[in-house]
Formats: sequence, C-alpha cells, structure tokens
Amino acid sequence: MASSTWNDSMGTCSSSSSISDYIPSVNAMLRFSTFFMVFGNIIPSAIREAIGDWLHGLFLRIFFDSEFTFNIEDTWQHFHNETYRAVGVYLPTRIGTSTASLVIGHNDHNDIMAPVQPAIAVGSTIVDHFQGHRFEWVLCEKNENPGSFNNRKKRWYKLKCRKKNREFVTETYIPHVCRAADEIIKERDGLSIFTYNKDDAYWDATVFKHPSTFETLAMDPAQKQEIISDLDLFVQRKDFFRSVGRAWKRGYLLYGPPGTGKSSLVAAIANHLKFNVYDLQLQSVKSDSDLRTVLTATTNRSILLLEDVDCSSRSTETRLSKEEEDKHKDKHKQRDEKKSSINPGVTLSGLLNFIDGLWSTCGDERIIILTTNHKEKLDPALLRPGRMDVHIHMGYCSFAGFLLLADKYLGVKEHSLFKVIEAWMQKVAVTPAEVAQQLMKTNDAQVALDGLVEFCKNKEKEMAEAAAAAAKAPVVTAELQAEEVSKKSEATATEKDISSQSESQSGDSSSSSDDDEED
Ligand SMILES: Nc1ncnc2c1ncn2[C@@H]1O[C@H](COP(=O)(O)OP(=O)(O)OP(=O)(O)O)[C@@H](O)[C@H]1O
Repeated sequence: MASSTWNDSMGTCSSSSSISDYIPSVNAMLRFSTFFMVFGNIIPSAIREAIGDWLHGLFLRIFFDSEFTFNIEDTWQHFHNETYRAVGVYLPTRIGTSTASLVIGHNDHNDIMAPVQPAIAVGSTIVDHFQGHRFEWVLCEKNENPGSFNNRKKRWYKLKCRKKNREFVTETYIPHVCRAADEIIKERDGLSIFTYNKDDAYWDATVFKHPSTFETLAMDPAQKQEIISDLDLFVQRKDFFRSVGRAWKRGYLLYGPPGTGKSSLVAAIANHLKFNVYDLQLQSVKSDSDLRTVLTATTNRSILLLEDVDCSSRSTETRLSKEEEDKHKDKHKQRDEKKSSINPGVTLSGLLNFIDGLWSTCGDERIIILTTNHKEKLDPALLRPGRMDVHIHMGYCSFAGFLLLADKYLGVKEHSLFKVIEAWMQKVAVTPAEVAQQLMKTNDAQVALDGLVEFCKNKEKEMAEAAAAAAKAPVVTAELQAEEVSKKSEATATEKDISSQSESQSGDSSSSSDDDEED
C-alpha cells in the first residue's frame, strides 16, 4: 500500500510510494502527451515550453528521487558571497516563460527616464537550459531573527538540478554563470558609487555619473600627466605585481586646501579607469572587525575612498590643547599602543592593519584614496612609505589651471584680461573652486573675467587684513609658550617618522607627485 498522500492536482507526494499508486496518473499523462503531440504544432511555442517544463518536473518527482538542491546564500563565512552576486547579475538575462514575476527599476538618481533593469523577485522561478541540462532557480528570503531588533533578511538562491548533474553544476555550470556575470559587469557602461549603510550593514549602490575628467580638471599639466601615467601603468601590471609578490593595489593620498579639486580628482580617476567607487565614512563603522567585513565586501576594479581622514582621527584632537589632552588622559595608554582612535569604534591600527594586512591579500586591482585638508594633522603611521604609494598635493589655482577653466566655462582661449589675471594668480591664493564660481556667473566672458579680477582684489584685501590681525596677536604667556614648545617637540618627533613619501610601482624609490607642502 502506498503511504503517500496526493497533495494537489500537480501530483506532489511524499517519497515512499509504489509505482502502482500512480498508474491512473500515468495514464492521464499519456493521454495528455498524445494530445500534446497531436496539437503541438498549433500550440504557441511559449505555452509548449511551459507545459514541457511542468511535465518534466512532474515526471521527475513521480519516478525518481533525483533532484538535488544547491543553496547559494548572500553571505559566505561572514562575508558577502561573490557567487550569490554573480547569480544575481546572470539570472535576469535568463528570464523566460517559466518566470511569473520580476522586479524592475533603476537607481540612476540623475535620470528618472533611465531604462529600467530587471531583477529577480523573491519566490519566482527561473529556468535556465545549459548544454542540454535544465536548471531551476528560485530566490528565497527569510527573516534571520524574527521579532528581534536586528531583523536582517537573509536571502539565498535555490538551484535545483538532477542529482547526477551535481558535479557538472560545480565544475561547469556555476563557473559559466560567474564568467557570464563578469562579462556583463565589464560591459555595463555605467559606474556605481557605493555608500555604506550601517543599519543594514550593506553597501548601497547608486549610479555614478560625475562629469569630472582629467580634461576638465584644472591642475598643473605635468602633475596631471604623471597621475594618468601612474594609473595606466598600475592597471597594466597584473603580472608584474604577481611576480614580485605584491598585492595589486595602489594607495593615493590627496591633500590640499578645500576647493582645490580633491573630490574632482577622485571622480576623474574613477571615470578614467572605469572603476566603481566605495565611499566610506569611517564614522559609520562600529568596530575594527566591522571595518574588515565592510572593506572585504568591496569588489575588484574599485576605488575605496576615505575622505577627510584628518577629521576622523582622535590623535589630531589630542594634539590640540593641554585641556583636551587632560580630557583624554585615560586614552593615553591606548595611544601608546598605537591604537589612536579613528572614531569611537575604529582604531588607527585597525585601519592600518587592513591596508597592510588583509587589504594586501584580498582582491585585485584595488585603489585606496585618502583625502585631507590637513596632511600635517595625520598620524605619521598613515604617511609611512608603503602605506600610501603616491602623495598628491592639490594646490591653489595656477594660471594654467585658470586657462583651462576659462576655456571650459566660457569657451575663451584668449582675452585682453588674461595678462591681468595671470598677475593676480601669482599674487593671491585663489582655489580652482573660487575661480570656477566666478566664471560660471554669466555667459558673457568680459563680465565674468571682470568679476574674477574684482574677486582677486577683494581676496588680496582680506589677506592683508588677516596679516594685520595676526601682527596684533596677543602677548604670549609663559604657559602658552611652554605649550608651544611641547607641541614643537612632538612635531619634530613626527617628522622623523616620515621618511620617503613615495614608492614606485616597481618597488624602487622614485619621486611622487608630492611634497611642496603649503597648506
Ligand atoms: N582642480 C579643479 N579643476 C576643476 N574644477 C575644480 C577644481 N577644484 C575645484 N573645482 C570645482 O570646485 C568644486 C568643488 O571642488 P572639490 O569638491 O573637488 O574640492 P575639494 O578639494 O574636494 O574640496 P573639499 O576639501 O572641501 O572636499 C568642484 O565641483 C569643481 O566644480
């Protein structure tokens, strides 16, 4: 006797049934197959395919215990699962008649009319045929800790195949899925910028469409060319990095006053290399171990950007005043141990360990960029050779920079006021952002350039007033003098720590774009 019970009209049943139990169903199937063969030619192919899939599943369920299920979860050993990501990229290209629902949308915040993209809906089935085999995928979801505060939803793809195809899946089909996903990602013309969402512990992506390129960037032409060559060399040297046993990564430190184009340079680098950008606010990371998880979840061919690193560093605060030193007395031990805090949760050593340790061993073609307005406030540990390979100083606007901006903003290559402006550029410190702001006020070149001259005059006045105010500085008390002396001795100790700033990609010592420090 059969111990199974029929559950529904599809004929699903528990496994311990004898074949005689299914004879009526088999007869029905044969009758249906005959009907199918006779009317096959007049049934649209989409319906035929759907019926074929259904019959195939039914047949397997009835006669063989032959199904095998692979689960591809969104995390793998506490990190984001790259196979899961590959499946998510690949499957939307395999949507067929067996798929009953789809998710669509886009995250191009610059263009509401951008074409929608398909994604897999939770619970919907996608059937893929590859080299004569049939694979059935379903995206599943469940609450990891129902009822708790942290109710992160766990997702995974369920892949069903014939049991005998298990090896084929791991050795041929999944590599095919990953290869196809890789191709799709490379061919996508758009870049993404990711920001870390600490509530969901996930990188949120949005379309990256920053107009800044090396052509629009006002900076010293030689310095610009040096950076472009460095980047181009970096991406070509996969084999070189492997042969010398170094991680295929490059670190850049951009420093200079606000408005000199540090963020614009990051965008220009991303556009030049076609690398995605991971923009990390260190404040949003809770601890060193969190930092490791967050950073290892970034993908290859990407830029990790940490902006204004000096503002995140508590070691900066501790140098500010004696009072603040006292306030942080209890943290001295930590400082001595080179654990100066980047934020309440992340320590400097946590960041450095990642840059030198884990960072070196995970991922390929990675660029890490730190930006700061105050290089002198950075912990010397961040500046040591081998940490940031290239230090790039972003300075005030040069006349060459102005010429580029005038051309881009006003379309003028020559003008009677250029000589006057050249003189002003040498006299006053104006940032490219300030020049750009003046030039974009109007389309009329004469009015815009007049405005810039006026701006420079005012700036000179401001500078003179500031100098006069500084000259009237209050009398320095003995206490303040002592504090100044102690600060200076600390600064001297710091300078000793900084030897050569740059390191060529070959490992030889060579000059970087560094070191005419002014800010
Ligand atoms: N070197 C430059 N070339 C062209 N445009 C520039 C340059 N520097 C600044 N700008 C203009 O000024 C704006 C602000 O510059 P940006 O944000 O890149 O400066 P920043 O150095 O990163 O400033 P902050 O330190 O305040 O973040 C840019 O959007 C751009 O329009």
